[in-house]
Amino acid sequence: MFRKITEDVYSVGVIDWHRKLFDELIPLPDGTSYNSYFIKGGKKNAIIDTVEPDFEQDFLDNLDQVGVEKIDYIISNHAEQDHSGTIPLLLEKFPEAEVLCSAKAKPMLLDLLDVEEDQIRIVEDGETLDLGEKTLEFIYTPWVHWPETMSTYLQEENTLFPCDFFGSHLATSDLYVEDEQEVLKAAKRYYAEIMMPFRKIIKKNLAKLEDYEIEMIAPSHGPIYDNPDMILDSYNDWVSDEVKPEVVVPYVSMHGSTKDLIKYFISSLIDEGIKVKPFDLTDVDLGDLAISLVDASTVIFGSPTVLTGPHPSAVYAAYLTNVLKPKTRYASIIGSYGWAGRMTDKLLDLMPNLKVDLYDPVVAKGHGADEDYQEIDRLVEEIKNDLEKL
Ligand SMILES: Cc1cc2nc3c(=O)[nH]c(=O)nc-3n(C[C@H](O)[C@H](O)[C@H](O)COP(=O)(O)O)c2cc1C
Repeated sequence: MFRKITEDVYSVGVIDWHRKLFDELIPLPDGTSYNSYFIKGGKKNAIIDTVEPDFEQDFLDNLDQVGVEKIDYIISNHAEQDHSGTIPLLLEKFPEAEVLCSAKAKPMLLDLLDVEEDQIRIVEDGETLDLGEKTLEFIYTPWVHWPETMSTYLQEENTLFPCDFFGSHLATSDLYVEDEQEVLKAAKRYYAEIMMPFRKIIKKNLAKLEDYEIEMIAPSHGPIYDNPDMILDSYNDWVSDEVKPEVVVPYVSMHGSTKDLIKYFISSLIDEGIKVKPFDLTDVDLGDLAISLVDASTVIFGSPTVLTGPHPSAVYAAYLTNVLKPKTRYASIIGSYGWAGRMTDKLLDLMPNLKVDLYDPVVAKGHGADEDYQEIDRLVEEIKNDLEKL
């Protein structure tokens, strides 16, 4: 199966409808796709990115259906195997092809794939490639989400092929974005899980792309943006330093004490008109938690004390929050203990990346006394005061 995008530009990738997990970690509620693009120039042909090797036969069939007889260049925007993994097979089928990639990608491709050094040529930032009536320009866009990433720009058609940048894990038969809300949710999930840790450098990449007229963005996961403003505006919003007045509450409770404290906290926030997003960590889609961290001003963890520290589910959520580096400004902890422990210190030690103002935690002995509930009132008041300043 292939789809024609414009004259001599084809989508030749595959749709992975039923994949459930990416990186053996990230839930994929909507499957994904591995997009690849074939560009037929007047003199030379190029293919931009390949597909997950499990789908290599489908990919070769797609190229056959397009009638591809010659590939001169295989452009590898990103060395990760879901895009580069089928390069060795393509080189077998088209031995005359040359792999083009960024300076940092070349050693990575040599480490990750069964390819030879002389099959790969480094292209520089800003370098152009004349295919005959079609000119490709390579734009280094590092850290989306590996150090070597670049984007390829088809000058005559103002089309950007940015690989993972702007992508979404979304299996759909729509070649172009049709349901904007559906795609934005998937793209935000993708940003949260994959791109957010590199927010500051992504901001620079977005600024660099402002020099280009972009009429279409064709990423390597999810549908093509034929109205790119939608995703560019969203990315600019997500990477901005602005936060939204929202309180994210990842919590876990074994016997209900922390849960009761959290319930009181949540209803007090609602009484104050503050938006709150609770996540029960025993049954959480960590992607949903990650999405909520993209904009939220505040995160309050809830955990009992277990073997002197936080509950392991809270440890996992805190570790993940730390590595995702959200722009959250305020944080604290609500919890419970039986006799002694260092739950709050140990949980906070897991999150050195968070540049937050910390409210005094509220940790009750057992199910909590009146004073503990008054402490929650104090916490809600502090949150309210800070959110009013935003
Ligand atoms: C497996 C297990 C280990 C615990 N370890 C500690 C501990 O090291 N220190 C402590 O003060 N309490 C410990 N507790 C007691 C709990 O922290 C206490 O019962 C707390 O109120 C539970 O909160 P929850 O109802 O929100 O789960 C432990 C409880 C369990 C079940």
